[in-house]
Amino acid sequence: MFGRCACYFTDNFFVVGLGHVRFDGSVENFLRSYTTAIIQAGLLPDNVITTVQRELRRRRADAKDVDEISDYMADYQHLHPDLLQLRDEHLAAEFLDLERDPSLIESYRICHRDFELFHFPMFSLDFCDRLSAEVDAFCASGLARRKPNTMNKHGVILDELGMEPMLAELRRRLQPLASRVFAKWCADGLDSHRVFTVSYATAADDQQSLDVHFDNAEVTINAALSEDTSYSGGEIFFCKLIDGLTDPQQTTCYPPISHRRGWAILHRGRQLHGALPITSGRRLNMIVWMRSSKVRNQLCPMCGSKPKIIPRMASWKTDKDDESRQLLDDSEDFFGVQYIQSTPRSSTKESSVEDVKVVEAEAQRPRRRGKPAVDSGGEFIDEQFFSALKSNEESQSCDGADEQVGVDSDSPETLSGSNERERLSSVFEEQYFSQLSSSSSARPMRKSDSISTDESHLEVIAPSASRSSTISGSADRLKQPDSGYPERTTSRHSDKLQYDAKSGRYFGASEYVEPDEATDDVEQRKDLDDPDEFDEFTAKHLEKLRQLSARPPKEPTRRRPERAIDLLDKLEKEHETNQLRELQAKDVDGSLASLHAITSLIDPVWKMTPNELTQMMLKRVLYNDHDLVAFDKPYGMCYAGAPKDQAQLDRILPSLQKVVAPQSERLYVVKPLEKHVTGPVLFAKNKLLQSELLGMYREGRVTQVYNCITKSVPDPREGRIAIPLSIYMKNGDIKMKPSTGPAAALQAAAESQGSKGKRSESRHHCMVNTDYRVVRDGKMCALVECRVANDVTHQVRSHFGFGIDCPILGDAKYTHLFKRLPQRLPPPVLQMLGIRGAKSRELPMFLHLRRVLLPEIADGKNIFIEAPLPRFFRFTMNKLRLFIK
Ligand SMILES: O=C(O)CCC(=O)C(=O)O
Ligand SMILES: [Fe+2]
Repeated sequence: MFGRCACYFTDNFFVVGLGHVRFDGSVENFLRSYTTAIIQAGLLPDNVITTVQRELRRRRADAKDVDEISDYMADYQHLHPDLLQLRDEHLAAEFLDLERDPSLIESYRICHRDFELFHFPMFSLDFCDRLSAEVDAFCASGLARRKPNTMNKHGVILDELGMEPMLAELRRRLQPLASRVFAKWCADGLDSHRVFTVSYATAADDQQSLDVHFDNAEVTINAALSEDTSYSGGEIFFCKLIDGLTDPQQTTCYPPISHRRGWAILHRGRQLHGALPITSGRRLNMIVWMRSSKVRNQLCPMCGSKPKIIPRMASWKTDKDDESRQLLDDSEDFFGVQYIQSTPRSSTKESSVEDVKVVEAEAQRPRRRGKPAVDSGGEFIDEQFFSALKSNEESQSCDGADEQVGVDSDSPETLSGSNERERLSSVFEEQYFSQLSSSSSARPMRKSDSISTDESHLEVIAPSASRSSTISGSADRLKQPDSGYPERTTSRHSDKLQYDAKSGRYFGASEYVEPDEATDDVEQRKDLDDPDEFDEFTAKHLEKLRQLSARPPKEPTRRRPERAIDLLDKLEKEHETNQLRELQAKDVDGSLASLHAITSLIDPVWKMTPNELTQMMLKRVLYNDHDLVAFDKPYGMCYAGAPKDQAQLDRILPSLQKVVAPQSERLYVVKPLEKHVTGPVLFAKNKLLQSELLGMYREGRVTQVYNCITKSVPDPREGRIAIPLSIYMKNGDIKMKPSTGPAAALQAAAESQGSKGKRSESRHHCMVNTDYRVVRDGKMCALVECRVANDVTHQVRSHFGFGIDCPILGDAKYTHLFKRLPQRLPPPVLQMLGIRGAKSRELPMFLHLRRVLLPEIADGKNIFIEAPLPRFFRFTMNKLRLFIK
């Protein structure tokens, strides 16, 4: 029987771009804690509050949804009813061998000490097909379903498909394997689960990737259901563990792992991980979170405290004081929650009479009490244990929120969450790792460590390290667990929105407002169960905040501020006018005009309507034959994942396909390019060709030749950069850094700061080569030709910038290893370009995919595709005297 920690209603609300935040029910407190972070993330406070409140309502309404779902399920006709029971033919033959001899799991270990990962065959291919089809049929039925967690947009909770008994059996069969490799985390039994699917695809509405997070599970199984060749991208990657096992300075990520159909990856729930963006097709995986009540009864993994257990479906009655939240004693209010004696059905350890826990009776309605509950252990319900439970808190079990927790943003909650995690770590440390930490070189996380991020990767820093005062302030405030109230300070921030049209984001002015200007009459927080009342309450407080942040209060009778979208339009127009004025008034040295001469040669794709973009792309077809289409991608156009108002090729693909491939069902992407790289993007007109071509890319059989302008002349002028690269990621933003050589040494030195010079021992690499030669050099810069076979993300950029210290012109990201500072150009270069130093940050990046050679595909012939250098590129080459005559 499983309860839920009270933090489910206050903690770990996931907001895209911001990370996980805490919401104690008070909008006022929330805004005080997070306004700065929200604005820094380029979001609008109103929208964030709406998201968080929607999620809170979802969590509160959980029971009702379950009720509806259980009703609907009665109508659902299973496509493959045989899936409702686990049979040997559902499992891979190798898995059956593993069951016979769990020690064989060692042969599937793909780990280093810091990455305890196992990748092994688990399901039969037929099972993968059938389950995928069942999930699709269920989604297509339009029946109600719940989201598996806040980070997962399109998944299905498989218990809701009536698969609970099958999944409980699966969990039991996985237990010996999991116990063998993660004994401490499941030795006392993995007694509950959460099993769901994750689905990624490339359309705007689809989920395309998954941020770095840890799971609400002791042990996770991630099994691939889709055909490997039916999609590209979407690899899973792993970063450090976030408890006492690893050296907290260990920031390296394991190189991304491609999933294999029917194969599963077994990992610790607390091993940070995420999924890279998918670039074509659709990927469906089954995620099995397995939990041990013994482990989590010590500490709730989601809030890092001793769990305050409440029944899963309990209604809340709250009053002003957060602490006085009470469970209702009226059994009717324990909606769907009952108390049981575990598992009379089976003779496993779970059936022990002492194991009295709160039941997770998700599909149980009050009027159906007495029937067997659909709970995670296949147990029966028996209400008489209710009172036993209340008096026996120790025997309750907490399964926390059904959430993942990410540490991928600098949001205050991430920091405050990390404070909680420090506590969590130290308790884990004490309880489980005392021998380990003394016997191994791994240093358990210290109390002074907190998890944060720099611009490219996760790292652990001391809280005293210089961070934005507002953020750490918020974190401190959140450390007060009881009131959730910030201390009243003598001055406080008022964040005024300003809009930076270049980055397309809002930022805050962070002005201090004297206390008497601030709201002193703020109402004490209330917990409001009624959503309408809640909204009214929110609106009132938002209005107050708006009044506060009006600068200066010149118009006391000022009307309610415009909607965000109107404000955005207005600010954009103002910005354009200002820009023009600036250009005319301030262009004393002709710098702006020179820069404009370059940037005006770039097609303004970000301003174009989808129709205009389609027309433009139709003029840029480089190749259309043999079921292959190549377009010349312009600068600034993303393939996928662009904000709604920016150019994204993927969105106009259906209209392009109607013209270039009317006979085909759709275009299948083969080779996309990054937003700031120009050149051929390739599509196949059928799946077969797509998988053939993707196979050729994987095997390094496609030759690709890039042209770039480098900031200085590479030394030597010709050679092979064979430096392995490691991936670092934050908020879905990737940075590749060398794993060997001087840049890697610098990285290691930075990582070891604060850890008494100890450096990370583990290094995992992507082995990639870039062959290059200087085609032409001018006074300082060079035009370089590079040849790559594998083309790992950012390979050329990282190899030039960090590998041989010769960054690509305009590539600030790969100029400085740790920070994103503007590129400094030497005076002769600035002179040739006719710009001042400060303007160099506005230069575009000069990297162009010039040629692609696909060997022996069209009736055994080679296909050669060439894209001319873009106009802005040629113009700049000319200015830098790099033109090839
Ligand atoms: O998509 C994947 O491979 C990872 C999914 C995952 O980590 C999760 O849903 O918890
Ligand atoms: Fe996960």
